[in-house]
Amino acid sequence: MATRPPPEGKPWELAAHPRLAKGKVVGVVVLDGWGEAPPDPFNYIHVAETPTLDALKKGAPERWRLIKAHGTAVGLPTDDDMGNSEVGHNALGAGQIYAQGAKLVDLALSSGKIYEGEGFKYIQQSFENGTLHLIGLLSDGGVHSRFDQLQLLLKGASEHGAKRIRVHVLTDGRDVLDGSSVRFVEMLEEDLSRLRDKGVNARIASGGGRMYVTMDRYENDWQVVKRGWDAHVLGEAPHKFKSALEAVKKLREDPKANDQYLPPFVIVDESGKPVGPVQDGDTVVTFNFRADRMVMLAKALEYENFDKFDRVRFPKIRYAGMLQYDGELKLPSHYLVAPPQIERTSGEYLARNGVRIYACSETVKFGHVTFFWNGNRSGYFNPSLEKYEEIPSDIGIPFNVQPKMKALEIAQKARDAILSRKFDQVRVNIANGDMVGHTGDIEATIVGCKATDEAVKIILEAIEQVGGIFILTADHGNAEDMAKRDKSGKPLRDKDGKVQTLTSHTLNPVSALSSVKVPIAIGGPGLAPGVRFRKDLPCTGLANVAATVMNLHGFEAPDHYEPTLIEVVGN
Ligand SMILES: O=C(O)[C@H](O)COP(=O)(O)O
Ligand SMILES: [Mn+2]
Ligand SMILES: [Mn+2]
Repeated sequence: MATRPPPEGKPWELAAHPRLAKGKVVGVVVLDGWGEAPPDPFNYIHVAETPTLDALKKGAPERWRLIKAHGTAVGLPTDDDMGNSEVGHNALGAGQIYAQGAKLVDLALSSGKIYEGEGFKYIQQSFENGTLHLIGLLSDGGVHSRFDQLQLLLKGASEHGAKRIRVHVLTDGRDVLDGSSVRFVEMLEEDLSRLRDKGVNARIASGGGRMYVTMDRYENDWQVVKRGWDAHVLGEAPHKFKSALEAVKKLREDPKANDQYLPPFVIVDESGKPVGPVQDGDTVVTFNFRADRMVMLAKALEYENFDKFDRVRFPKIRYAGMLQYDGELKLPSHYLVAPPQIERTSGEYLARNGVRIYACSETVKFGHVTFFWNGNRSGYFNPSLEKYEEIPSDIGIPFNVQPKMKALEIAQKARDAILSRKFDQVRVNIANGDMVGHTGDIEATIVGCKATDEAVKIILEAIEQVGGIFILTADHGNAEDMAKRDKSGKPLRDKDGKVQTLTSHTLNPVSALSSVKVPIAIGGPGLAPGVRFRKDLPCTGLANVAATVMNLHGFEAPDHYEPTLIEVVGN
C-alpha cells in the first residue's frame, strides 16, 4: 500500500492534458452509501424510483462502470473489511491508497510497537496511581474501532503496568447487527474477569448507544457528547445498573430500543456509587481509530477552554487517542498510533494549479467532502479559490423521520454554484442512501433514494446549462442491500420469520460477488466526444477517481497517482 511514495520536493505544477481542455465546470457528485447490487427486493436503490441514475447506467455504456470501494482497494486490512466514508473519501480525494487507521493499529499491536511509542509512555506514567479509562465503540465493524484491538489493548496495558482499568462502552448496531451489543458486552466481561483473576481491578463503568451518547460528528449536536461526558467522566446518567450486561439487556426490553440509540447508563456498586468516573490523575484513551466521531469528545477531554457544554468538572488527566484525529488541530496532542500521512491530495494539487473549488454537503457529511476528501485536513488550501458550504442537518430527529434530509438544498446550492461560473469544480456529498440506510427503515430508505435521484437531476441540469462535465460516484455501499444474508446470499430470518435488517455498509457474502462495487458515471456537454472509460484496467477502485477528475479539469495526473479511468479515442 502507498506503493509509490509521494514525490518529495517535486513541483506542484500539473502538466496540461494533451487532449482535454481546461476551464470546464466539473460537477463531482458523491452519493453516500450507494453501491451496485443485482435487482432484489432488499435492494432499495433498485426498488426506489431513480430515473436520472437509471438513465446514466442505460444511456452510455462507455461512460458508466463499476469500481471497488472496500477492503484493500481503500487501504483496509483485508478484503473482508467493508468500506466506509473515511477511507472512501480519503481514496477519492487522494488518488493514492494508504494503509488506513485500522491497519496501522493492527500493525502497532501485533508488533508491540504501540507500547514503545511516545503516546503509551505518556499515559503509562499514571498507571501506578491512577485509573486507565478506555472509551470507544464496542463493535467488530472495523469502521471506527475493532473489538479484537480493544482486547489486545486491555491485555497489553495490564501487562505494561495498568492496575485499575475502566471501560466505557458505546453500543453499535449500525456497523454491526442491532442486538449484538449483548454478545459484545458478554465477551468483554469475560476478558475483564480474566484480568481480575490476574489481580487487575478491571470493570465496565458506563455506556450508551453510539448515536445518542458521545459519538456525534461535525458538531451536529453537542448534547450527544454531553450525555457521554456526564456518564463516562462524571459518573452520572438517568439509568444505573449493577452490571453492563444487565444494562444492555434491560434497556433493550423497551420495544423501540435499538443499540444505536440506547440511553446513557452508569454502573454502580452495592452502595449505589458509580464504579468508574474519571478523576484527577487518571488516564483516558479513546480507542476508536476513526476520527470523525471522536473529535468532539477529544476536544472536551483536552481543551482547557471549552464552551460547548458545562463540563461541571474538568479532571486533570493524561489523555491519548488511539490515533491523532485531526492533524491540523494536532488533536489530541498525545496518541498511541500515528495516523496515515495522506499527502498531495487532488484538492491541494488543483488549488495550487488555480482550480476554483466549491464543496457542499449537510452537516452529517460535510467533513466527508472536505476534511476526509483532503486527506484528513481541515481548512482551505487556498481561501481565495475555495468555498466550502455546510447546510445544517436536522437535529434530534432520526433520519428515517426526515428521509429526504437536505438532498434538495444541497442540489440547489450546487446548482447556484455551477450557474455562478465562479467555480471550476463543484463537489457535493448526498447523504440519504447511507444515513437513512443505517436506520434500517425500508420505506424511509426508498424515499431517501428517490430524493437523491431528484437532487442529482438538479445538478446535472445545471451542468447541462453551463456546458460542463459531471462525474458521479459513491464512497461505499449501503442502501443497495439491506438484508443480512447467509453464505449463499439468501436473506437470514429471525425467530419470528422476519428478514434480518442490515443497517451497516455492505459486504456481499456470496463468494463469487464478494467485492462491493459502486457505480461511476461521467457525462455532460463539456465532455469531449471521444472520452470513455478504459477497458484495460480491470482492478480499479475509488483511488482511480482523483486522476480522472484531474483529467476532466484538463490536467495530467501526477505519476504516483493510481491511473485515470478514462481515455480519449478518435480525433
Ligand atoms: O459513522 C457512521 O455513521 C457509520 O459507522 C459509518 O458510516 P460512514 O462511514 O458512511 O460515515
Ligand atoms: Mn459514506
Ligand atoms: Mn455510513
